[in-house]
Amino acid sequence: MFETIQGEGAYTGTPSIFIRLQGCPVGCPWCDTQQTWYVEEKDKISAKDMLAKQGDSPTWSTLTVAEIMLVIEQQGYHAKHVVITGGEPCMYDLTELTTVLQTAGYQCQIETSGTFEIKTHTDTWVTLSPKVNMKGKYPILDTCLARANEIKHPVATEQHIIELEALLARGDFTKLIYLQPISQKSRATEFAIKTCIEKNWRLSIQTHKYLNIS
Ligand SMILES: C[S@@+](CC[C@H](N)C(=O)[O-])C[C@H]1O[C@@H](n2cnc3c(N)ncnc32)[C@H](O)[C@@H]1O
Ligand SMILES: Nc1nc2[nH]cc(C(=O)O)c2c(=O)[nH]1
Ligand code: SF4
Ligand SMILES: [Mg+2]
Repeated sequence: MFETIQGEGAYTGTPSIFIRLQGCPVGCPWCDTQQTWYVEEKDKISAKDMLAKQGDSPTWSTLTVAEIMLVIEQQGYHAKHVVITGGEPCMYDLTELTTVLQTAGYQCQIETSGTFEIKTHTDTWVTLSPKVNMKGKYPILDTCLARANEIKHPVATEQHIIELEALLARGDFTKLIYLQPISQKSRATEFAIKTCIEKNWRLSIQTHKYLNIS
Protein backbone atom coordinates (compact mmCIF):
# COMPACT_ATOMS: atom_id res chain seq x y z
CA MET A 1 0.00 0.00 0.00
CA PHE A 2 1.29 3.45 -0.89
CA GLU A 3 0.02 6.91 -1.75
CA THR A 4 0.84 8.49 -5.10
CA ILE A 5 -0.78 10.11 -8.15
CA GLN A 6 -2.79 7.82 -10.46
CA GLY A 7 -0.60 7.83 -13.55
CA GLU A 8 -2.84 6.07 -16.08
CA GLY A 9 -6.27 6.25 -17.73
CA ALA A 10 -9.28 8.43 -16.97
CA TYR A 11 -8.24 9.24 -13.38
CA THR A 12 -4.71 10.33 -14.36
CA GLY A 13 -3.55 13.06 -11.98
CA THR A 14 -5.78 11.97 -9.10
CA PRO A 15 -4.09 11.56 -5.69
CA SER A 16 -4.64 7.90 -4.86
CA ILE A 17 -4.04 5.25 -2.25
CA PHE A 18 -2.75 2.16 -4.07
CA ILE A 19 -3.39 -1.36 -2.82
CA ARG A 20 -1.31 -3.79 -4.88
CA LEU A 21 -2.49 -7.38 -4.49
CA GLN A 22 -0.09 -10.27 -4.93
CA GLY A 23 -0.60 -12.98 -7.56
CA CYS A 24 -1.28 -13.10 -11.29
CA PRO A 25 -1.41 -16.15 -13.60
CA VAL A 26 -1.62 -14.23 -16.91
CA GLY A 27 2.10 -13.86 -17.68
CA CYS A 28 2.27 -10.84 -20.05
CA PRO A 29 5.93 -10.86 -21.20
CA TRP A 30 6.16 -7.05 -20.97
CA CYS A 31 4.41 -6.80 -17.56
CA ASP A 32 5.95 -4.03 -15.45
CA THR A 33 4.95 -5.66 -12.14
CA GLN A 34 6.39 -9.16 -12.55
CA GLN A 35 7.31 -9.16 -8.85
CA THR A 36 3.58 -9.71 -8.14
CA TRP A 37 3.14 -12.93 -10.12
CA TYR A 38 3.82 -15.57 -7.47
CA VAL A 39 2.43 -15.87 -3.95
CA GLU A 40 5.14 -17.80 -2.20
CA GLU A 41 5.07 -18.57 1.52
CA LYS A 42 8.79 -17.76 1.83
CA ASP A 43 8.04 -14.18 0.68
CA LYS A 44 5.43 -13.51 3.38
CA ILE A 45 6.37 -10.53 5.60
CA SER A 46 4.68 -8.50 8.33
CA ALA A 47 2.32 -5.63 7.51
CA LYS A 48 4.84 -3.23 9.08
CA ASP A 49 7.64 -4.46 6.78
CA MET A 50 5.31 -4.37 3.77
CA LEU A 51 4.46 -0.71 4.46
CA ALA A 52 8.17 0.13 4.83
CA LYS A 53 9.09 -1.47 1.47
CA GLN A 54 11.04 0.74 -0.92
CA GLY A 55 10.99 -0.45 -4.51
CA ASP A 56 9.66 -3.63 -6.07
CA SER A 57 10.11 -7.12 -4.61
CA PRO A 58 7.97 -10.29 -4.46
CA THR A 59 7.32 -9.94 -0.71
CA TRP A 60 3.70 -9.70 0.44
CA SER A 61 1.60 -9.54 3.56
CA THR A 62 -1.99 -10.38 4.54
CA LEU A 63 -4.37 -7.73 5.90
CA THR A 64 -8.05 -7.90 6.81
CA VAL A 65 -10.39 -5.17 5.58
CA ALA A 66 -10.40 -3.66 9.09
CA GLU A 67 -6.57 -3.67 9.09
CA ILE A 68 -6.49 -1.95 5.68
CA MET A 69 -8.80 0.80 7.01
CA LEU A 70 -6.52 1.19 10.05
CA VAL A 71 -3.42 1.46 7.84
CA ILE A 72 -5.09 4.21 5.79
CA GLU A 73 -5.81 6.10 9.01
CA GLN A 74 -2.42 5.49 10.63
CA GLN A 75 -0.37 6.30 7.52
CA GLY A 76 -2.13 9.67 7.38
CA TYR A 77 -3.00 9.28 3.70
CA HIS A 78 -4.88 12.27 2.27
CA ALA A 79 -6.25 10.77 -0.96
CA LYS A 80 -9.94 9.97 -1.29
CA HIS A 81 -9.42 7.73 -4.33
CA VAL A 82 -8.30 4.12 -3.85
CA VAL A 83 -6.80 2.09 -6.71
CA ILE A 84 -6.79 -1.67 -6.20
CA THR A 85 -4.38 -3.30 -8.62
CA GLY A 86 -1.82 -6.07 -8.71
CA GLY A 87 -1.01 -8.61 -9.83
CA GLU A 88 -4.56 -9.51 -10.71
CA PRO A 89 -6.85 -8.03 -8.03
CA CYS A 90 -9.89 -10.01 -9.20
CA MET A 91 -8.29 -13.25 -8.00
CA TYR A 92 -9.85 -12.00 -4.75
CA ASP A 93 -13.44 -11.10 -3.83
CA LEU A 94 -13.25 -7.30 -3.43
CA THR A 95 -16.89 -6.78 -2.43
CA GLU A 96 -16.29 -6.25 1.29
CA LEU A 97 -13.19 -4.08 0.82
CA THR A 98 -14.75 -1.79 -1.80
CA THR A 99 -18.04 -1.56 0.14
CA VAL A 100 -16.30 -0.56 3.37
CA LEU A 101 -14.13 1.97 1.48
CA GLN A 102 -17.09 3.45 -0.44
CA THR A 103 -19.11 3.71 2.78
CA ALA A 104 -16.20 5.56 4.40
CA GLY A 105 -16.25 8.10 1.53
CA TYR A 106 -13.53 6.70 -0.76
CA GLN A 107 -14.02 6.31 -4.52
CA CYS A 108 -12.67 2.90 -5.54
CA GLN A 109 -11.08 1.90 -8.83
CA ILE A 110 -9.76 -1.50 -9.88
CA GLU A 111 -7.24 -2.34 -12.61
CA THR A 112 -8.04 -5.77 -14.04
CA SER A 113 -7.20 -8.02 -16.97
CA GLY A 114 -10.71 -9.53 -17.00
CA THR A 115 -9.49 -13.08 -16.38
CA PHE A 116 -11.58 -13.47 -13.21
CA GLU A 117 -15.10 -12.49 -12.26
CA ILE A 118 -15.20 -8.86 -11.06
CA LYS A 119 -16.54 -8.83 -7.50
CA THR A 120 -16.76 -5.25 -6.23
CA HIS A 121 -19.22 -2.65 -4.94
CA THR A 122 -21.33 -1.45 -7.90
CA ASP A 123 -19.88 2.10 -7.72
CA THR A 124 -16.31 0.89 -8.16
CA TRP A 125 -14.71 2.22 -11.35
CA VAL A 126 -13.45 -0.68 -13.47
CA THR A 127 -10.43 -0.23 -15.70
CA LEU A 128 -10.25 -3.25 -17.96
CA SER A 129 -7.07 -4.19 -19.78
CA PRO A 130 -7.81 -7.51 -21.50
CA LYS A 131 -4.93 -9.82 -22.40
CA VAL A 132 -6.70 -12.18 -24.81
CA ASN A 133 -3.59 -13.75 -26.31
CA MET A 134 -1.84 -14.51 -23.05
CA LYS A 135 -2.16 -17.68 -20.99
CA GLY A 136 -5.01 -16.32 -18.82
CA LYS A 137 -8.46 -17.80 -19.45
CA TYR A 138 -11.43 -15.60 -20.36
CA PRO A 139 -14.55 -17.51 -19.27
CA ILE A 140 -16.50 -14.31 -18.58
CA LEU A 141 -15.00 -11.79 -21.02
CA ASP A 142 -18.37 -10.39 -22.16
CA THR A 143 -19.48 -9.80 -18.56
CA CYS A 144 -16.19 -8.00 -17.86
CA LEU A 145 -16.53 -5.89 -21.02
CA ALA A 146 -20.07 -4.92 -20.03
CA ARG A 147 -18.96 -4.00 -16.48
CA ALA A 148 -15.89 -1.94 -17.53
CA ASN A 149 -15.98 1.85 -17.24
CA GLU A 150 -12.86 2.26 -19.35
CA ILE A 151 -10.78 -0.03 -21.53
CA LYS A 152 -7.05 0.64 -21.37
CA HIS A 153 -5.20 -1.36 -23.96
CA PRO A 154 -1.41 -1.70 -23.89
CA VAL A 155 -0.07 -1.32 -27.44
CA ALA A 156 3.13 -1.63 -29.43
CA THR A 157 2.07 -3.13 -32.77
CA GLU A 158 -0.80 -3.31 -35.26
CA GLN A 159 -1.66 -6.75 -33.85
CA HIS A 160 -2.69 -5.11 -30.54
CA ILE A 161 -5.15 -2.88 -32.43
CA ILE A 162 -6.62 -5.88 -34.27
CA GLU A 163 -7.15 -7.57 -30.89
CA LEU A 164 -8.82 -4.49 -29.42
CA GLU A 165 -11.14 -4.05 -32.41
CA ALA A 166 -12.19 -7.71 -32.13
CA LEU A 167 -13.06 -7.08 -28.47
CA LEU A 168 -15.05 -3.94 -29.25
CA ALA A 169 -16.95 -5.80 -31.99
CA ARG A 170 -18.35 -8.17 -29.33
CA GLY A 171 -20.89 -5.59 -28.15
CA ASP A 172 -22.36 -2.13 -28.49
CA PHE A 173 -20.05 -0.40 -26.00
CA THR A 174 -19.92 3.29 -25.25
CA LYS A 175 -16.83 3.34 -23.08
CA LEU A 176 -13.70 5.35 -22.77
CA ILE A 177 -11.05 3.65 -24.89
CA TYR A 178 -7.40 4.31 -24.05
CA LEU A 179 -4.26 3.12 -25.81
CA GLN A 180 -1.28 2.83 -23.48
CA PRO A 181 2.15 2.51 -25.13
CA ILE A 182 4.07 -0.47 -23.77
CA SER A 183 7.09 0.47 -21.65
CA GLN A 184 7.50 4.07 -22.88
CA LYS A 185 9.07 2.82 -26.11
CA SER A 186 9.16 5.73 -28.59
CA ARG A 187 7.91 3.58 -31.50
CA ALA A 188 5.02 2.29 -29.39
CA THR A 189 4.21 5.83 -28.25
CA GLU A 190 4.26 7.23 -31.81
CA PHE A 191 2.09 4.32 -32.99
CA ALA A 192 -0.38 4.90 -30.12
CA ILE A 193 -0.62 8.64 -30.88
CA LYS A 194 -1.24 8.01 -34.60
CA THR A 195 -3.88 5.34 -33.89
CA CYS A 196 -5.66 7.45 -31.24
CA ILE A 197 -6.00 10.28 -33.75
CA GLU A 198 -7.25 7.95 -36.51
CA LYS A 199 -9.78 6.14 -34.32
CA ASN A 200 -10.73 8.99 -31.97
CA TRP A 201 -9.55 7.01 -28.94
CA ARG A 202 -7.63 8.49 -26.00
CA LEU A 203 -3.96 8.26 -25.15
CA SER A 204 -2.82 7.01 -21.72
CA ILE A 205 0.86 7.43 -21.09
CA GLN A 206 2.24 6.09 -17.82
CA THR A 207 2.81 9.57 -16.40
CA HIS A 208 4.30 8.28 -13.11
CA LYS A 209 7.19 6.69 -15.05
CA TYR A 210 8.01 10.00 -16.76
CA LEU A 211 7.87 11.68 -13.34
CA ASN A 212 9.96 8.94 -11.68
CA ILE A 213 7.43 8.39 -8.91
CA SER A 214 5.76 5.14 -7.83
C1 LIG B 1 0.33 -4.15 -13.85
S1 LIG B 1 -1.31 -4.26 -14.37
C2 LIG B 1 -2.16 -4.87 -12.92
C3 LIG B 1 -3.65 -5.05 -13.10
C4 LIG B 1 -4.10 -6.19 -14.01
N1 LIG B 1 -3.33 -7.36 -13.86
C5 LIG B 1 -4.11 -5.72 -15.45
O1 LIG B 1 -3.27 -6.20 -16.22
O2 LIG B 1 -4.96 -4.90 -15.79
C6 LIG B 1 -1.85 -2.53 -14.40
C7 LIG B 1 -1.87 -1.89 -15.77
O3 LIG B 1 -0.56 -1.76 -16.28
C8 LIG B 1 -0.55 -2.12 -17.64
N2 LIG B 1 0.82 -2.49 -17.97
C9 LIG B 1 1.54 -3.50 -17.42
N3 LIG B 1 2.79 -3.51 -17.91
C10 LIG B 1 2.88 -2.47 -18.79
C11 LIG B 1 3.92 -1.96 -19.60
N4 LIG B 1 5.12 -2.51 -19.64
N5 LIG B 1 3.65 -0.87 -20.37
C12 LIG B 1 2.41 -0.30 -20.35
N6 LIG B 1 1.39 -0.75 -19.61
C13 LIG B 1 1.62 -1.81 -18.82
C14 LIG B 1 -1.59 -3.23 -17.71
O4 LIG B 1 -2.06 -3.46 -19.00
C15 LIG B 1 -2.67 -2.67 -16.81
O5 LIG B 1 -3.49 -1.78 -17.52
N1 LIG C 1 1.29 6.10 -10.25
C1 LIG C 1 0.86 4.91 -10.67
N2 LIG C 1 -0.28 4.84 -11.40
C2 LIG C 1 -0.71 3.60 -11.78
N3 LIG C 1 -1.85 3.29 -12.44
C3 LIG C 1 -1.94 1.96 -12.55
C4 LIG C 1 -0.84 1.38 -11.94
C5 LIG C 1 -0.72 -0.10 -11.76
O1 LIG C 1 0.38 -0.61 -11.56
O2 LIG C 1 -1.76 -0.76 -11.83
C6 LIG C 1 -0.04 2.42 -11.47
C7 LIG C 1 1.20 2.52 -10.72
O3 LIG C 1 1.92 1.57 -10.45
N4 LIG C 1 1.57 3.78 -10.36
S1 SF4 D 1 -2.40 -9.38 -16.34
FE1 SF4 D 1 -1.56 -7.50 -15.42
S2 SF4 D 1 -0.27 -8.14 -13.67
FE2 SF4 D 1 -0.77 -9.97 -14.85
S3 SF4 D 1 1.03 -10.24 -16.15
FE3 SF4 D 1 -0.45 -9.03 -17.37
S4 SF4 D 1 -0.01 -6.85 -16.93
FE4 SF4 D 1 1.08 -8.12 -15.40
MG1 LIG E 1 2.17 0.04 -12.56
